[in-house]
Amino acid sequence: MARLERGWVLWRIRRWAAGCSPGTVVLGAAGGIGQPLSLLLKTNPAITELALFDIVNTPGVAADLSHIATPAKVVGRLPPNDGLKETLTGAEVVVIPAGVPRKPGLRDDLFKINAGIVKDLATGIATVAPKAFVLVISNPVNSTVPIVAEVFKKHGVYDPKRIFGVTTLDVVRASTFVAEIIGKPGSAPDVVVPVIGGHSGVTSSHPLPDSIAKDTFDALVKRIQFGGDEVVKAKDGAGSATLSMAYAGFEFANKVIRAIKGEKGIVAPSFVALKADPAGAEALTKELGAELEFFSSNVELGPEGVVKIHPLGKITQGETELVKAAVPELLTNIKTGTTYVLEKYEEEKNPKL
Ligand SMILES: NC(=O)C1=CN([C@@H]2O[C@H](COP(=O)(O)OP(=O)(O)OC[C@H]3O[C@@H](n4cnc5c(N)ncnc54)[C@H](O)[C@@H]3O)[C@@H](O)[C@H]2O)C=CC1
Ligand SMILES: O=C([O-])CC(=O)C(=O)O
Repeated sequence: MARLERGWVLWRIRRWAAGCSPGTVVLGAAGGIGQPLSLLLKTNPAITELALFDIVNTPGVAADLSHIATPAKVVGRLPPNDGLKETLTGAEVVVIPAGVPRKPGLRDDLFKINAGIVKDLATGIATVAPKAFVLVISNPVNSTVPIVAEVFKKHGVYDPKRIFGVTTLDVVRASTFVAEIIGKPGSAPDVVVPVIGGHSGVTSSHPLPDSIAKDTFDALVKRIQFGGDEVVKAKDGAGSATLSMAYAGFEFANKVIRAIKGEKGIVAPSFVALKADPAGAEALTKELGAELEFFSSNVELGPEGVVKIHPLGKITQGETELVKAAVPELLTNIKTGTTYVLEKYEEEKNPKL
């Protein structure tokens, strides 16, 4: 083990022995998702350090949360005076809900603004906390995760096991809607419906119970794939899903934290680099019949990140078609993210281009 790596592992062991939890950071903490997500993280007694960063309002959000009598010490920082650097120092789990939400229309519209925000934040993480687990919520997830990966590659600190696209809201929705259909509303946490593919429209496909009739199945698939539209429409120009996303982000972050602390057998769908588990990737690639750099499948989590990427396994004909439909769009989304960063780096090298 290299010296730096050994030092980092020892530092982590010492911190946990002293009762500290993995240092948890929210970037974009003053936003519609960021605030309720930070609140939920503050209620988790396993979290002892919670650092919040945004371009506005984080001192207020942190002061507010700090009055809640749970162990987490909360700090809120803004960009001046190296606020991002200070926030990220010692970070082990970084959740990113920073960025612009969708107005009625297409999710990909967000790309230009959010790509720049995510690239800058990823640069901060790669520089200050290169070993952190990065949980990307900012949309479009299928492109922002490749952006983070490219930035980490550029800084020579890329570890595909530690970068996650948060697709948990699809899982939360799928479980809720299926529980309703099978006549068990309220039992959603027990109804496990993994989401595979990616996050958005046809890129997310969902293995569903065989017992669901074809027409119900089709309507259900559409509702899960385009669940975000339902909320955007109802909010009528006031943004997209925030509260359910905060719940979903909290659920996924907790799984990551439990895995970091050594709990075994934690599995959750997430949009990850297939390089994180070459053996799993080989099986998945065969099933997909296409080479994708990133894909959302069930992922087993461990103290160093991705342990195993699960194959799709036995899926029905209908589900196979959904996966097939997801692949071309995923390829495009991934390329969009990667190309964005590579072009930006080219521009930085040759400012006249
Ligand atoms: N992955 C998923 O399933 C979902 C993703 N989203 C995405 O999450 C993102 C955030 O959504 P909302 O919270 O509703 O938006 P919001 O506008 O309410 O909050 C975003 C926050 O990011 C902050 N921000 C902007 N630039 C920043 C920077 N450079 N550094 C730090 N903070 C910065 C803003 O000041 C704001 O407080 C959007 O991109 C949205 O599309 C939303 C729902 C589901
Ligand atoms: O639809 C959006 O823009 C927000 C989102 O990703 C979702 O709700 O799934």
